[in-house]
Amino acid sequence: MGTVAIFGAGVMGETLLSGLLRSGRPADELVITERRPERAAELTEKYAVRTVSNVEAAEAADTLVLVVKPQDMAALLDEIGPHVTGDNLVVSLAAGITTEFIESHLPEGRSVVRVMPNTPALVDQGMAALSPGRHCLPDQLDHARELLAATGKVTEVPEKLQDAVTAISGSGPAYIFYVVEAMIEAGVVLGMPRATATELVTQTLYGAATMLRETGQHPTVLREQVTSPGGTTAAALRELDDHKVRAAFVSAMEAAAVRSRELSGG
Ligand SMILES: NC(=O)C1=CN([C@@H]2O[C@H](COP(=O)(O)OP(=O)(O)OC[C@H]3O[C@@H](n4cnc5c(N)ncnc54)[C@H](O)[C@@H]3O)[C@@H](O)[C@H]2O)C=CC1
Ligand SMILES: O=C(O)[C@@H]1CCC=N1
Repeated sequence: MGTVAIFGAGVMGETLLSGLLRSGRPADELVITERRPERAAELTEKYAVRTVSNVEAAEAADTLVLVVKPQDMAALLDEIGPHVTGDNLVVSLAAGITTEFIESHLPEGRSVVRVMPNTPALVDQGMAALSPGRHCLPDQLDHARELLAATGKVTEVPEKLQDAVTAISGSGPAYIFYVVEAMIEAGVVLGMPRATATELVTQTLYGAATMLRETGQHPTVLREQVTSPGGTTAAALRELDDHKVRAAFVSAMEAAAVRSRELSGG
């Protein structure tokens, strides 16, 4: 895989960096770039990786992983473009940014892969979906898959589905944390100490997610198993339906996908 350069070491950049190190990649095969000097110093201290300029990183790396915000992508590509060679692979983790956009800011014929990861990669339970650009060869796509597999599951999707992926698994952890916050607050309203409510909700979420993955049962079946006739769950679910929670999720995720599409205009 050669040297991997991570451009932009914020939340997602650090997540990938730490995952690659945990998976056994030597620190001397990694370099990072970071616009904020204090952040660069923090990560150099924590992970013993080299921080270099964007141009130095582009020249040193075989694989260039772009993890800046979508709004910062054009400027970064214009800076590093002249230094990206035909042997390099460019992997972008930015929401909304198309492979076509990236290719148009690089010399003709460069290999690009678009990826949508998520933050559970921090605990090696990430979900990443990748889509190859026009010039990406099969072994380069395998290479990107291997890179992301260091932090969780990887799948391939047609690029036209990447805005939907962003709305589902990219932003998804935030929806789950939001529901968890709400359930903890409700527990406190019911008189439960906050720490106990947090433990109950967290383990319930973990257990439910494990059931989904390990039983392979449809979520409707699993929900019905919990819902005794005339019981507590039916009373609760009726309230959720009355408050249109299901419809709210559809609208929310449509808004995320629309925003993802808008970001490519950046
Ligand atoms: N946070 C998340 O859950 C996810 C984020 N992403 C994508 O990852 C990308 C980064 O997101 P976050 O890490 O959340 O943002 P962030 O703001 O935490 O990190 C971006 C970093 O890039 C640095 N930066 C900006 N321009 C730079 C440049 N020209 N050279 C070097 N460093 C530069 C910033 O100083 C910052 O530290 C975004 O494109 C986002 O769409 C994708 C999936 C999930
Ligand atoms: O909120 C965002 O724009 C990024 C992309 C997916 C998750 N976080």
